[in-house]
Amino acid sequence: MTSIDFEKLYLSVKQKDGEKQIIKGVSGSFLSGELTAIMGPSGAGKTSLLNVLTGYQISGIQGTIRYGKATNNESSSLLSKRESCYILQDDCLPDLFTVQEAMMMACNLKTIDLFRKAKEYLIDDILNKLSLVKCRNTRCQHLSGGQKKRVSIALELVNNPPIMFLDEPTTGLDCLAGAQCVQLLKKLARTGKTIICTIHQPNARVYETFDHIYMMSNGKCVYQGASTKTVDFLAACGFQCPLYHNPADFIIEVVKGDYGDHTDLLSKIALEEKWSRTQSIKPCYESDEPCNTSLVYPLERIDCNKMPSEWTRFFVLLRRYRVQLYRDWTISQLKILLHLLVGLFLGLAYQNSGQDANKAVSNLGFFTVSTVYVVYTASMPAVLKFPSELCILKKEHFNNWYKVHTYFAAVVIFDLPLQVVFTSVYTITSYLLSNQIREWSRFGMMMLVQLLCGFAGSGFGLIIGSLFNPVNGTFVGIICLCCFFLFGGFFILLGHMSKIMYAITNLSFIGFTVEGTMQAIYGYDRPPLHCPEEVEFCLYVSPATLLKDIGMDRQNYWMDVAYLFSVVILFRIVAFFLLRRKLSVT
Ligand SMILES: Nc1ncnc2c1ncn2[C@@H]1O[C@H](COP(=O)(O)OP(=O)(O)OP(=O)(O)O)[C@@H](O)[C@H]1O
Repeated sequence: MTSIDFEKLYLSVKQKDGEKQIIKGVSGSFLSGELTAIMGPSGAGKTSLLNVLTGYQISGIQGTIRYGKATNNESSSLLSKRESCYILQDDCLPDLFTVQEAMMMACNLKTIDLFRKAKEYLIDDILNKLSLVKCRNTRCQHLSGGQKKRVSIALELVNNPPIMFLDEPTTGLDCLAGAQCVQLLKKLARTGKTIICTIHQPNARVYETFDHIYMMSNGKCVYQGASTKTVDFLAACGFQCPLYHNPADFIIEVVKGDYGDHTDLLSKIALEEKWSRTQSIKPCYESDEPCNTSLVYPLERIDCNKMPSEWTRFFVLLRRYRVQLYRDWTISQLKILLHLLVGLFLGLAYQNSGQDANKAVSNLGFFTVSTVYVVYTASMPAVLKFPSELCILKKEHFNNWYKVHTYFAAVVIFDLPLQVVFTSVYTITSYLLSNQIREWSRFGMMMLVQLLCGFAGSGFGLIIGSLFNPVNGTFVGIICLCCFFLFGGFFILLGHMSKIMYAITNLSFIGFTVEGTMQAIYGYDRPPLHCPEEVEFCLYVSPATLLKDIGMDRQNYWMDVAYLFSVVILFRIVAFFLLRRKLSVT
């Protein structure tokens, strides 16, 4: 059984005007089998203490934390991370999945050595215990607030963590749902777990449900002991709780300073032994209390230290994306339809420009617009990818569902076939309608650079998405893409630039894409273009002349491909490290 002890714990953060102390030397112990509430007025330091105990905050801390027998050295932090879970205030659930599916996914990501049937038993058991059986086939997006909170708890229960931290689990719930949630946590605590949650002013019934209260004020502990002893404690400090007054409200009023600032007096008296607990509560299976063994039985077999391999998790995440793809028609069917329509529209706009010598410059415009389109449609969804998943990602990553590289690999691998499909639908349609040259080798070469450009675009989007929120990301992303477009070789011909500006174009992967495309279509000794009879003179009958005039006459198609390939890899490496930095604890 794992309890938590902490001694002389300090937390300071750096500010412009020096250091600010948020937690000021608090000590305490939270025992297994007990439900503990960290309480206090707003700004007292409840969330900060929880962040320190969970390992969500690691900088600026002094003092000792012991999980079970270990201290907060490296091994204990591993112990606490694997053996604990942190349920944040926001319920970040996979909206498109039913409760049953979300539970099965959590099982697949967090438990090992269980056959499918055993996982189903386990899920039944947890859903039963948390009164979620009726909504097991409801999608998470349609659950009520109280159900969402219980599903958040259920998802973390599958690997049986001995320590559970919850940040304000009753916020947003009505009185009844809040009381049920706390009752449920108490039942879970009685199975031998250490459950600690922060809570705002609970009503008298809910307050009494807690075994242990850890009251904070201004970063200090002003009471730690049984909820039932609060009134006596306050009386010993000289504050008589009025009859029929909620003790939780009264103690908050006192520590908030409604009767003067008595923080130091309270924290001194709170140190007296008689207010702290005298004996720990035994788990239900060791005591005479009724115990719902149905939950204890399968869960106790699960060893939270045994995790599936990252490979297994990678495939589970891929499956999750595949299901999301089927269910969200806006990321699959709608996009394919739009790519087809835009391909039709642009193909018709540039009709016959592929073979017509008189329309050769328009054809350069067509390939530039196509490149812009491919980059834009690949990068913008990626800009929103991490921000839209950040809530779930943070929760799952912190609770050790998977490592960042596993998640990132799943995102990248899943994106590849999608990019191929989207780019192909647009490119093939517009290529045929604009009557480009019918040669498989040229078509293949053009497709290759366009695909690499799409991959580079989505990598660029991932970088922007891991640096900025959606609003700023969209703004910054578009500005950067505009700069890339400017140096694409169409808006200003490469030969018309100064040497310095020409050197800068080497930073634009769009420039390399347009160059590679033009090489594929007009290079490699393409025969002369057809000049229509009604036109008096065609300047660009010779494809070589066209390439020379636009400054793309070097036969360096494979150099362009190599460059684009390097950009694809580089952008993804940069995006990975930025995402890892974003998810690292502070
Ligand atoms: N990174 C930070 N930089 C500066 N001050 C901070 C930082 N984090 C927390 N604080 C301050 O520390 C104090 C405690 O914050 P904390 O969020 O722990 O309070 P709380 O008790 O959880 O409040 P609430 O109930 O309103 O959520 C607050 O005054 C807050 O402004």
